[in-house]
Amino acid sequence: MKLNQLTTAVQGDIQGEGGDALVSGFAIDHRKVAPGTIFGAFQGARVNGEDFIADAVRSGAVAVVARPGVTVEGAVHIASDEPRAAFARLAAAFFAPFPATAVAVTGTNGKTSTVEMTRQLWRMAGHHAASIGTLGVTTADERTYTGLTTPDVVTFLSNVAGLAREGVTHLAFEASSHGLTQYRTEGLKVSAAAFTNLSRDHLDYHGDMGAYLAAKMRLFSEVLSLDGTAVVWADDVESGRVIDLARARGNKLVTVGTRGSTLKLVERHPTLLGQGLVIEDEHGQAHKVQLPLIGAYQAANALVAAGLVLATGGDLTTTIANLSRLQPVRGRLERAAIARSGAPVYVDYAHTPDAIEAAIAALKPHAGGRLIVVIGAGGDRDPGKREVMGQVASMHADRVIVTDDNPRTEDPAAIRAQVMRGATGAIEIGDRREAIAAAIAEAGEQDIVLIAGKGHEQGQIVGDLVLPFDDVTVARECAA
Ligand SMILES: CC(=O)N[C@H]1[C@@H](OP(=O)(O)OP(=O)(O)OC[C@H]2O[C@@H](n3ccc(=O)[nH]c3=O)[C@H](O)[C@@H]2O)O[C@H](CO)[C@@H](O)[C@@H]1O[C@H](C)C(=O)N[C@@H](C)C(=O)N[C@H](CCC(=O)O)C(=O)O
Ligand SMILES: Nc1ncnc2c1ncn2[C@@H]1O[C@H](COP(=O)(O)OP(=O)(O)OP(=O)(O)O)[C@@H](O)[C@H]1O
Ligand SMILES: N[C@H](CCC[C@H](N)C(=O)O)C(=O)O
Ligand SMILES: [Mg+2]
Repeated sequence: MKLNQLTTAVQGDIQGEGGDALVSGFAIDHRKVAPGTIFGAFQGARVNGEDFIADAVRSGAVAVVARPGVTVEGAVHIASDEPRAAFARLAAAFFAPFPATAVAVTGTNGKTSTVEMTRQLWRMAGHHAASIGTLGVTTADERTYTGLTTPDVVTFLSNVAGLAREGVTHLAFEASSHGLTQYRTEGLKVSAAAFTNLSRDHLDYHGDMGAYLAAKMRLFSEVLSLDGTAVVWADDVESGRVIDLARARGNKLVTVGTRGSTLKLVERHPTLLGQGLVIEDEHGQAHKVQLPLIGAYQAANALVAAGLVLATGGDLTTTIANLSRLQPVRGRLERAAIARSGAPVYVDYAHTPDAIEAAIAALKPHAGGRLIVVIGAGGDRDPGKREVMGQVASMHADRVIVTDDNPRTEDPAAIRAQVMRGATGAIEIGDRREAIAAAIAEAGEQDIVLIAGKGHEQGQIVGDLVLPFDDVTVARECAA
């Protein structure tokens, strides 16, 4: 494809000759530039990509997307005040076509669970569906890990194009606040966008809750197609803001939850291996369904997923019935092992205060005795949430063990100390395996063990190393 065929896709102005150069690909890291590549030069959190423009041109870049005024010699300068957005639109024009139906989910918690459930519901309805998020690029028969919840723009758009070539017609992806801020998914038409909830996370990156919320709202104010549908979990404190935004913009609206009107949750009662729901549709018709997943939070995510399926043409009765066939989401209240005493051991991905509260609330009704929780907090992530995580755990669980999560480049003991400051009465065991073993060893027959924070993760990030570590495997080894 020629460069000037692509540049009609963006409003950025083209400076310099070379419009008829052949484009072979896209890169945002100069080390990945090959002859014919369009290079995106972005100011980043660690370094300034503009410092690598000359190197990129030497490696064969035919055009550089960068801010106006930046020096670009030997290649076309595609100037834009928002180079990340312009680059994404160009790349989307290059990588298209994409699956006809793409939906996005944002929110502090629930994104992975919701996109995975949406993929399952679409598949049950006979569609060739996929999801992209924390668990990777997932289709009916394989999963490829990308390392990010919302992959970088080139990885994302090239993978989405690859899915379309494989015949995928329905895609659900997680729109993280970082991904939205960095325009990682721009250029892909989003037919429906879902909001799950907003609570404290990622303030190390966004600075404050206002900026964090604004980043997420961009999904509804700019990314969602004008003829698309906003799907809102109506019971969150910020839900009203999303609903108002969608109405003001003229988007169709699907609301779910106890305060929802499309799918109104009128009754929820825990059962041995899940929960019974009564859902009222907008005609006042009640529908009963047995959800094979435990916890109010999974009922919430399942309703949002059902809302996304309805928003993209799904049949109401079929969609609600299919909720009873949902499979558990890896690392989200995953029943990992049974202790020798008979106590079940669950693994969950809770790594924010709100998530820890939700995971504990999910298990409490099933515990005849104590709920024993192992928690930790990630390094190089919002430090302010750590003490609150400790507070929430010690407030709602009967026994708390504070351990390491992914310390990354921080001092593990310092991270644990911050969590311990809030975790009244907790004990501290730095080594994660020892902490899990201690929790399982002390669990009695009526108790439940919850190992929180890492969920599906297959490694523990310490400095630059990723040490093999899977909570489920370790729990099974400790329970054996
Ligand atoms: C803080 C953050 O979001 N960083 C992401 C961001 O990096 P950045 O734009 O700040 O880039 P940088 O590292 O400062 O470099 C600036 C630019 O120079 C380029 N570069 C850099 C070095 C070089 O030698 N040559 C070169 O061209 C880089 O490719 C980049 O475009 O863009 C990169 C490319 O897309 C991402 O890999 C990187 O993710 C880092 C590794 C990361 O840890 N991100 C986490 C925080 C993240 O994104 N998490 C979210 C949230 C998960 C959730 O919802 O909880 C996620 O979506 O996963
Ligand atoms: N709807 C919800 N409300 C509150 N807590 C939730 C909800 N859904 C999930 N959680 C909690 O958050 C954890 C993470 O869930 P999930 O992975 O689905 O969220 P996510 O938004 O994808 O997270 P991340 O941003 O880290 O990728 C779960 O293990 C659970 O503890
Ligand atoms: N166990 C991980 C969970 C967060 C990972 C992801 N949501 C991110 O912020 O990159 C940690 O706390 O380090
Ligand atoms: Mg996720």
